[in-house]
Amino acid sequence: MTMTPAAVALHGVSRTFGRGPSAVTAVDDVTLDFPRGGWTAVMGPSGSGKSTLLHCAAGLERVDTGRVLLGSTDLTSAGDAELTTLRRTRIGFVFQSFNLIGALTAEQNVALPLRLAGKRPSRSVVRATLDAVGLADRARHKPRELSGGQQQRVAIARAMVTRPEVLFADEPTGALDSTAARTVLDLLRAMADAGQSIVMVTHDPGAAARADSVVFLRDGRVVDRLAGADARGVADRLAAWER
Ligand SMILES: Nc1ncnc2c1ncn2[C@@H]1O[C@H](COP(=O)(O)OP(=O)(O)OP(=O)(O)O)[C@@H](O)[C@H]1O
Repeated sequence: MTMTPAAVALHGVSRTFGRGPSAVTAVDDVTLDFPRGGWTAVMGPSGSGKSTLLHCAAGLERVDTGRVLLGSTDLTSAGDAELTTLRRTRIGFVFQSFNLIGALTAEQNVALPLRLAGKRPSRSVVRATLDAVGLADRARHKPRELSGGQQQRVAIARAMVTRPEVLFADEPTGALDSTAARTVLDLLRAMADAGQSIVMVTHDPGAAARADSVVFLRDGRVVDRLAGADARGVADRLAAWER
């Protein structure tokens, strides 16, 4: 039997900031699979290492020890140039603060990763990607002319335009009101149902409950994993680990 590799796999990954007595081990010997075609939420108390883990898994941050595999590609042995290409072609990243370029329209923001990859963006591909997030009619709008939820959907379109293997999202609903958050979570759910691998850090049990499974971190270590829980179940488990 051939095993489908995980979308992303971490083997014994550690990342420490600083040295000496003030050193902080943000990620401490983590071994973890993010399944292909699944949506995984990462939760844990503030400072438990969620963002650092996400950055290491996405190749945005180097690890000190251990290995990170994107499919069967070892990110930890990739050189800087190779890693940059990998990030631009095989990984999508969405931030809490959207990080759109204010001077560019929605469609220009979405086209940007293609330009950075040295491709000539096709208008039909860009429009189809905006259409997929429900914003075909906002293509010519600048970010300041869009609501927060719309801006985040443009950011998701920008992350998806290269058809990445994995979409990483760091608190994608953290800056949104509950209605806008629901729109973004509905979009991520539809993407996961269509087979997109997604890894999302969140503080919100309601958001985590929309994922297929939830990984809990504490002090840089994976302490628990939950599948198919509702918001109440996620909140109860989180509270147990925060005690
Ligand atoms: N660049 C850095 N330099 C020094 N320390 C860092 C750096 N990045 C993170 N840390 C430390 O590593 C630990 C984990 O941080 P991280 O941001 O990964 O946690 P988090 O769980 O995402 O937190 P939060 O929920 O508050 O965003 C914290 O103690 C933090 O202060």
